Amino acid sequence: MAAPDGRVVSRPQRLGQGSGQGPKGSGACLHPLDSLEQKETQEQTSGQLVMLRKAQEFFQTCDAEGKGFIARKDMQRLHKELPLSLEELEDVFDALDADGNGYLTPQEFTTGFSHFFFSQNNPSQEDAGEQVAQRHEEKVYLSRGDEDLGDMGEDEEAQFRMLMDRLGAQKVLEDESDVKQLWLQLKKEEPHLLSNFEDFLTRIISQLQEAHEEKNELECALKRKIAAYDEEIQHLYEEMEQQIKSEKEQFLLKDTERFQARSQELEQKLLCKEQELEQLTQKQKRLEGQCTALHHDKHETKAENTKLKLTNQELARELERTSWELQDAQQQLESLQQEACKLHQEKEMEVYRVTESLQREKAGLLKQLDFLSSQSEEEEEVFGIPRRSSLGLSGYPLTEEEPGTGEPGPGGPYPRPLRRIISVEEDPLPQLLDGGFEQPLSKCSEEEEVSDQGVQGQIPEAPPLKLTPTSPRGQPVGKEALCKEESSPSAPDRLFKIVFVGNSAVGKTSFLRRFCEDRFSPGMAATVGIDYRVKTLNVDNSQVALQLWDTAGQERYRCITQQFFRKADGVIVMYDLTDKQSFLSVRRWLSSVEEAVGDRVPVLLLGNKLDNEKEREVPRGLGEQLATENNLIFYECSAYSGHNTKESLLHLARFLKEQEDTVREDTIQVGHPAKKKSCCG
Ligand SMILES: Nc1nc2c(ncn2[C@@H]2O[C@H](COP(=O)(O)OP(=O)(O)OP(=O)(O)O)[C@@H](O)[C@H]2O)c(=O)[nH]1
Ligand SMILES: [Ca+2]
Ligand SMILES: [Mg+2]
Repeated sequence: MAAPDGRVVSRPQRLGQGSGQGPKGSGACLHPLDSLEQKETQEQTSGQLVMLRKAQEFFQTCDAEGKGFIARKDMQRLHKELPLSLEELEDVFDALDADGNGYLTPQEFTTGFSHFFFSQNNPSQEDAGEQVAQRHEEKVYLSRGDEDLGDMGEDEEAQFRMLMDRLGAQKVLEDESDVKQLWLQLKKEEPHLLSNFEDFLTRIISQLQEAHEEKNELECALKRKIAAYDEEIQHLYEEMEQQIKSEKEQFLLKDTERFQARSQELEQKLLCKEQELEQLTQKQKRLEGQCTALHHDKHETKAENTKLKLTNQELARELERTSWELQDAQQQLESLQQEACKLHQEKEMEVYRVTESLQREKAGLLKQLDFLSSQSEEEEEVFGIPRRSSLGLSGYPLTEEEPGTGEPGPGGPYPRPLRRIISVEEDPLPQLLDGGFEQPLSKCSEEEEVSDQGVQGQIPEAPPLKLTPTSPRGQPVGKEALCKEESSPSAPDRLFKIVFVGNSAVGKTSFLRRFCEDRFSPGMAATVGIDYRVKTLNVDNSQVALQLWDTAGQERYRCITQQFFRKADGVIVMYDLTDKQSFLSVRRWLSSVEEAVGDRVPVLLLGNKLDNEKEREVPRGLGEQLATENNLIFYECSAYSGHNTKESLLHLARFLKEQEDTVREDTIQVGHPAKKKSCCG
């Protein structure tokens, strides 16, 4: 507490109950006084107790603010209420302030009063209290120099005390001195007013008492209120604390829950991350494994590549070597082919030589012919073959008609031969090939032979031949017909064998005669067995000899005909366009050809007797269609008029020549097999 002089003073414990304590606080202050009282009980009377109470009351008056001590200022405030000057009050304060610290504690105050009282008086024990108060008051009033009070008699004093007791003024009046002075003054000067004054005092005091009680009641109510308020505050405080506590707990709980959830979540995440990590590790391991494998593979591949490169180099070397060898082989092949070509040509020449030798036999045979002619009549009966034509074999002229006329020759009809076996004709070619041939070509004539000694011209009485009667290709030779060629300037470059087939009487023999001799003989006898002619053509500036094999169309010779297909270079199938049946047979002929040689050889389809348009039974379209279907060369011709005879054979010869050229080229070009060329068109 800040003292007026600025010093800090600790307030006495007993008085520190607060200013709000009021009288209760003052009561507590009595404790030290109690001990004092106990000490003084033996030596002082009950008046002392009164004095102490007075001192206490006076202290409270001075300490209006309830500080628990009295400052010099508090004392000076009494100046208006007490009949003392400021100086006098100062003196009183100094006297009471035993330790001189500038303020008075209740103990100092009371002790001061006691000293003052006991040093001045020695009152009786009965009214000690009143004596103390009175002495004190007297001292105060004495300082004012009031001598009248000192004159007041003991009676008056007793009277006044009785009056005060009666009124109970002690309880309400703090200071009776003024009242006492006034009462004494009235009693002395205006005694008749005394009763009025007393009444007035009575009323005043009773009012004061009432006010006092009321004040006490209010104080009590206030205390109760304060207590209730305190209680309420306490309650509220407790409630608040409880609430805070619960909220705190809740918060903690929530916090814990949140923390737990968070930690669980984090744990979960951690677990996930760990798994991911594990997976990644595994993946990495796997990739590492793959990497290693790939690395290994790479090495292996490298090694293999090196190996392959080496192999490649080796192969390249080998290829080079092989290509060299191949070139060698090709060169060899070429030379071989050239040799083969030479051989072929030689063979061809040989054929002609054979033809020549046969030619030499002619003379002998002619002699035999003369000899045999005498027996012809008999033989006709034995071997005669009926001819479907009106002439038949019997009607067949032994002497040919003159070339180009188509009419019987001037020699008149010979006795009819049973069949034609050999018809030897001379061809200029042998002479060209070998200049040693004696007979001139112009003398060549055709004669009919009447011998029936087999289809291969085997004549029993024939003289032994110098040369073999078979052709160089090992095939039977029937009749050698060397067609008269229009003055061929050089030896043939190549030779092709062509087999002529078709039903009987379609005109095969007539066609060949027309082609070779440019003649037509009506009433030609049916061919027996097989016959052949040779004719050289100029095809694109090269001499091509055609060996034309004329077969018998009659059914009985089919097996012989079949043999000839095998070595044929080309085939001619003929039908008679005035004979439907002959056309229908074409398919059968074609299949025979195919059976023997496949589709290797070109086929020329000829529809003969175009001159006899009136009796046509096979339309041209049918023939064309058949040719297209079977990839054939097709012509309609006439042996009678010579129409298309040469053209058709030239076509075939050209085709054969070109085919052979192609084959040769292909053979030279190794690795490119020859293909069969389409012959039609
Ligand atoms: N109008 C006409 N008649 C022909 C023609 N060609 C042949 N002839 C006649 O038809 C008949 C048969 O002629 P050949 O030449 O013997 O018939 P082929 O096909 O040789 O008969 P085979 O030898 O039995 O197979 C003869 O009477 C010929 O005169 C022709 O172009 N026109
Ligand atoms: Ca003091
Ligand atoms: Mg014939």
